[in-house]
Amino acid sequence: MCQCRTTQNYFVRSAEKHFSYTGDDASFLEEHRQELQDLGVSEEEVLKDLRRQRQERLKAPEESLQRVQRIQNEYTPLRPEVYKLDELSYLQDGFRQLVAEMRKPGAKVISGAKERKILEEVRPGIWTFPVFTEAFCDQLECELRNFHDSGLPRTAPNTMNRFGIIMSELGFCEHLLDPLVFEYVNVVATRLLPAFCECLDSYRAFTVLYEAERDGDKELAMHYDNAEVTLNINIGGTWDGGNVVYYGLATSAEGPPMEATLRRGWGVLHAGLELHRATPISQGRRHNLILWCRSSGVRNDLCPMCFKQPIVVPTNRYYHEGFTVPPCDQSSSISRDMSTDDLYD
Ligand SMILES: O=C(O)CCC(=O)C(=O)O
Ligand SMILES: [Fe+2]
Repeated sequence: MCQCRTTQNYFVRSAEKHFSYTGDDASFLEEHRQELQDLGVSEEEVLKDLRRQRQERLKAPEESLQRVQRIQNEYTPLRPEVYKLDELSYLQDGFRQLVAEMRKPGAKVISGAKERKILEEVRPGIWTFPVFTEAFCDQLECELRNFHDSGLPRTAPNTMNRFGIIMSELGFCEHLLDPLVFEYVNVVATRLLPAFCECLDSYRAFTVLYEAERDGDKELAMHYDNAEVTLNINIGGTWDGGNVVYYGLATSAEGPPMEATLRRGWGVLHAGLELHRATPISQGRRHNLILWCRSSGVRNDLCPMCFKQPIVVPTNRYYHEGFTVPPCDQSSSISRDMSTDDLYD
């Protein structure tokens, strides 16, 4: 991972804002005292939150490994078949056609797909298309609910969503998501967003779940993703409000904002650099699968989170961020799993 993961992009809920934090309280306060006062939030509360989050990030790779081991030993899948991609019954015809077409050269492929309504360009750089069948969404939701009800440990998929599941920890990668990303999404992403990705060679997959009732996540603050390209697929729910709004690239945000509403099984593909947020859900639930797709050819030169040459710190396969250059600083290795073979990340 890039060292910036332990120093930047901390989301502090009480301030509704992201901060950088190196573990040095004094210099943090020096920089932000006035801002915190203006926001009307307590310095001590914010620091407490930052210290906790920093510790969590430092321990995260090791804890992920421990969860994986427990899940492997103790969890019995309800729908074992959902862990293996069955192209004909899990992927919509439109998606398989789109990918088949996009393997062919020629500019007409994109306009042809638009005409056949299997591809929509919502705004330049934001595309939607069908991905999963209803049958697959049903099975996946059923399996994820079963895992949730098992009470086995899980963790928040990112700094802002408390609910949802990290797909690699359950074993969804090898036979389901690896082929989906490397054989299908890769074809579409390199064709539709060539300025942002080369070959997709790794990804982080997780679900997000918003629920108006109960203690669910309600919204998601503005951010960009740790990804070259993101595919966000709705896998279930009916809801009001709570859609994702896109604001343009973090490097050159230019309006107007654009809201995307997805049908079940449909995905929206956008650059990771696209600023976006989920507005508050007012009714029902929304359940999405997010694929943060990575392209080492791009990120090895520029970490998408700190916009600098990455300072690569070795970690384990559940926390790598898709870099393939050698570690910059061996001494800062974070909970490295010596038994895995991915030395670089
Ligand atoms: O709410 C959504 O569908 C978007 C989630 C998202 O942007 C993220 O997890 O990075
Ligand atoms: Fe996002």
